[in-house]
Amino acid sequence: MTAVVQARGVRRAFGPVTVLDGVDLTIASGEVVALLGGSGSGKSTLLRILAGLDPAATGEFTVPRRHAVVFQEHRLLPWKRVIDNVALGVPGDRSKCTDALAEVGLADRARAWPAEMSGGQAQRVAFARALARDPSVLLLDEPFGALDALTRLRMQQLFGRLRSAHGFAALLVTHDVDEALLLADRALVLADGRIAADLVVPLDHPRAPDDPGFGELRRRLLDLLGVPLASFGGAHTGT
Ligand SMILES: Nc1ncnc2c1ncn2[C@@H]1O[C@H](COP(=O)(O)OP(=O)(O)OP(=O)(O)O)[C@@H](O)[C@H]1O
Repeated sequence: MTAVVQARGVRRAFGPVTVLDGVDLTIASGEVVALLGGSGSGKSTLLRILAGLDPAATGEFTVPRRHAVVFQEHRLLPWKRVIDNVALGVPGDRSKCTDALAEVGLADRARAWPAEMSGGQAQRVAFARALARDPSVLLLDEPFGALDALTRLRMQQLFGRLRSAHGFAALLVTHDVDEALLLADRALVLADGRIAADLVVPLDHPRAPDDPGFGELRRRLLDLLGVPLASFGGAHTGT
């Protein structure tokens, strides 16, 4: 196994509050790893550290230079056309940008302005900007979290296609258990500042929530997150 991302003993405190308390993490080449955990458990903090956006963190970590980050918000520059936003990742390589836009289904919108795009289209542009860098690893912070349910499903399917076409590795921060099980090879749970669980998702691609084994994995992952499925509804006492 060739590791593309490796972290050992990553720590980060904000004032007196320790958010990450010795995180160890390895992502193999081409592997998609989902990162889940309660709100405030430090998922975004860890992703920002790996992306090199938080110089105050301590510990050891290596992430290839050829990485790209996609956030929940598209973060497109409103004064640049779509194609010029994509080109931000690879200045001077126009054909890579055109190819990346075509791959996300937006070849005909190259000259549009970000304000003319829907939320889903803008997020596609953000993915095109990442893809144009030909990344060996994508760092994704809830990239589908702000989208409506149908658009999210389409984007998840797009991600699956891009992944098989490019073979990049990814760290996918998500709150969505099904999303983790649909897209990832492993699901990590961050709790108390550490990786508290590491669940392998041994399902073939393409996946669907009604695949055999999916329900059991969902149950296990929810258990690991401290939200057992049985807590929905509960026994009706009739009183
Ligand atoms: N710049 C900062 N200054 C102070 N505290 C911070 C800062 N960034 C994050 N935190 C704190 O660190 C903790 C972890 O935040 P983080 O955003 O990493 O959690 P998360 O798991 O991504 O949460 P969510 O799922 O709600 O997005 C929170 O308690 C947050 O308030």
